[in-house]
Amino acid sequence: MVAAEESTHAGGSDFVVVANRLPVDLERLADGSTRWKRSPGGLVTALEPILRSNRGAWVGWAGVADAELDPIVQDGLELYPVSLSAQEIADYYEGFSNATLWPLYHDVIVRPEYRREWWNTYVEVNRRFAEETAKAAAEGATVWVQDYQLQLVPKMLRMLRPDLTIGFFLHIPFPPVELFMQMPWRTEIVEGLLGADLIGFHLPGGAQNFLYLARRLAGHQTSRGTVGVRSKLGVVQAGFRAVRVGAFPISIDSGQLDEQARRKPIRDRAKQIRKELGNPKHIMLGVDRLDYTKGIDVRLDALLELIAEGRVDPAETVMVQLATPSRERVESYVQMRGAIEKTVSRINGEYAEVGRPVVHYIHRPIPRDELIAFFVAADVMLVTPLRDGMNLVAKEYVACRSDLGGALVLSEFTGAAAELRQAFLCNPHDLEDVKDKMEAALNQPREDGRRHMRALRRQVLAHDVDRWARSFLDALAHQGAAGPALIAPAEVGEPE
Ligand SMILES: Nc1nc2c(ncn2[C@@H]2O[C@H](COP(=O)(O)OP(=O)(O)O)[C@@H](O)[C@H]2O)c(=O)[nH]1
Ligand SMILES: O=P(O)(O)OC[C@H]1O[C@H](O[C@H]2O[C@H](CO)[C@@H](O)[C@H](O)[C@H]2O)[C@H](O)[C@@H](O)[C@@H]1O
Repeated sequence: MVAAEESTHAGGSDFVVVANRLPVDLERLADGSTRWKRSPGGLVTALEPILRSNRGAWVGWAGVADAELDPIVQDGLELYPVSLSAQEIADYYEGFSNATLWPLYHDVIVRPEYRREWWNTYVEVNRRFAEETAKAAAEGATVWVQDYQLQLVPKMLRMLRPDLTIGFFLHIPFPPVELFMQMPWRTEIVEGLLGADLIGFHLPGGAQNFLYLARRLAGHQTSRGTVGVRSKLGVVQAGFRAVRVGAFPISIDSGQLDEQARRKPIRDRAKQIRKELGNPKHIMLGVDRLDYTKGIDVRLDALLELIAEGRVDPAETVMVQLATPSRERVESYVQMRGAIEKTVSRINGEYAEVGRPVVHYIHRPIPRDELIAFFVAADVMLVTPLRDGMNLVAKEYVACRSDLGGALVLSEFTGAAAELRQAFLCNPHDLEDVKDKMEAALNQPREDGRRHMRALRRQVLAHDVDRWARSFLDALAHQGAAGPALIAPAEVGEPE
C-alpha cells in the first residue's frame, strides 16, 4: 500500500506516460477515508519500473468516480489524475472500451456492442486526457500514450501541442482487417492513432493489419514490406508526416523477478503452500484477471474431462485458480463469472473429498510475494487464453523457475507464444489438444522439463521490459533519422 505524499504543480515533464489507469487506484474505505492500492493488469506491471527509472510523469484515471485530485508525487513518480464521472465510467470505460473495443480486438469472442452515446463519451474523455497531458508535458517532451482506451489521444494531442514527440503502444491484439471493418468509427480511430510519430504493437501481424487500414481507410501511402520484430518498421506517409509502425513485444522485469523468486522466504512459502494443499503429487496453477479472453473455462473443462476419463487422478492433483476481479459491472463478465464458478463447483462436487478440494478458487488479488511463491510451487502453469495481446503471467512463471522445474501449457493465441516456443503450446479451441498438452505437461520426464525450462528462461531473461521500452523509445527518438539497424522503411506503395 502506498500513501499520498506532497502536492506538485504541473511544472512540465520531459517524459510523460498517458494510460487509462494510474499505476495506483484510489480506494474509498467504509469510514470515509481513502488509500492508494496497486492497479490491476499487465500494463501497470510493465510500465511502472520503466517510468520510475526515467523519472517521468503519469497521466491517468484513479479508478473511482468523481475524484477531483491535484497532481501528486509518489515515490519519485509524478501522477496527474484525470477525473471521470460515474456516467463517463459507464460509457467510456465499461461501455466503449470494454464492451465495444475489447471484444472486437479479441476476435469477437463475445459480440461487440456499437452504441453512439458510448462513442461520444469516448471522444470527450480522450479529449480530456489530451488536454491534461498537454498541461503536464514540458516543451519538446516525449509523450507515450498507452492502449485501446486512448486511441484518439495522439491526434488530439498533436493538435494541441505540435512540439511534442508522441508514441503510441497497443497492449491488446490489433484485429484482422475483416473484424476491424465492423467498427462504425473505424476511420476516426485510424486517424486518431496516426497523430503519433510511432505506433507500436506486440506482434508484426498487428502492425501489418494497421498498415493496410491506413491505406484503405485513411487513403495514405504506406510501406509494403514485411514488418519485423523490433526491426524493419513500416511507414505511413500521412501528409508531410511519416508515421512509423512496428512490433515491440512487451515483457517483464525478469531479472528482478528471478532474484525475488530465489529468496529463502519465498521458497519456504512455496513449500508451505504445497503442504497446505495436502502435499499433492501435482499442483496446477492459473493466474488471471477474471476475463472471458483468458480461457479459464477451457482449462476447467479440460480438467473435468481428464478426471472423468481417468487420465488425471483427483486424489493426487490439485488446481489453484487465482482470479483477480475485473470489470465487474460489464454484463459479459458477470455471465462468465457465473459459468466459471459453476464449473469449479461441479468439479469439486463430483471429485473432491472433505477437506481436499480438487480446484482451489480465489476471487481476489493476492499480495505479490504470495503470487511469486505460487509460481515457485506450481508443477504446471496453465495459460489458455482464447486471445491475449501478450500475457505476462506466462513470462513471470518462467522467470520464477531458476530451479528449472515446472512446465508451461500455453495457448497459441497469446502474444507470448511467439517467443515461448518450448512451452506445451495448445489450441484453446480444441479441447482434446488442451487435454493432451495438460497430460503431457503433468507427466513430462524431469530431464526434458529442465531442458525446456532452460530454453524458455534464456528467452525471458534476455528480453526484459527494459529492452522493450528501450527499443520502442529509441525508435521513437530516431523517427525520421532511420537508424540503420532499426529502421529499413520498405518501398512505399499507393493506397488501394
Ligand atoms: N499481485 C498480484 N498480481 C496479480 C494477480 N493476478 C494477476 N496479477 C498480475 O497481473 C498481471 C497480468 O498481466 P497479463 O498476464 O499480461 O494480463 P492482463 O491482466 O490482461 O494485463 C501480471 O503481472 C500478474 O502477475 C494477483 O492476484 N496479485
Ligand atoms: O484496467 P483494467 O480494465 O482493469 O484491465 C487491466 C489491463 O488489462 C489489459 O492488459 C494488457 O496488457 C498486458 C501488458 O501489455 C498484456 O500482456 C495483456 O495481454 C493485455 O491484456 C489492458 O490492455 C490494460 O489496458 C489494462 O490496464
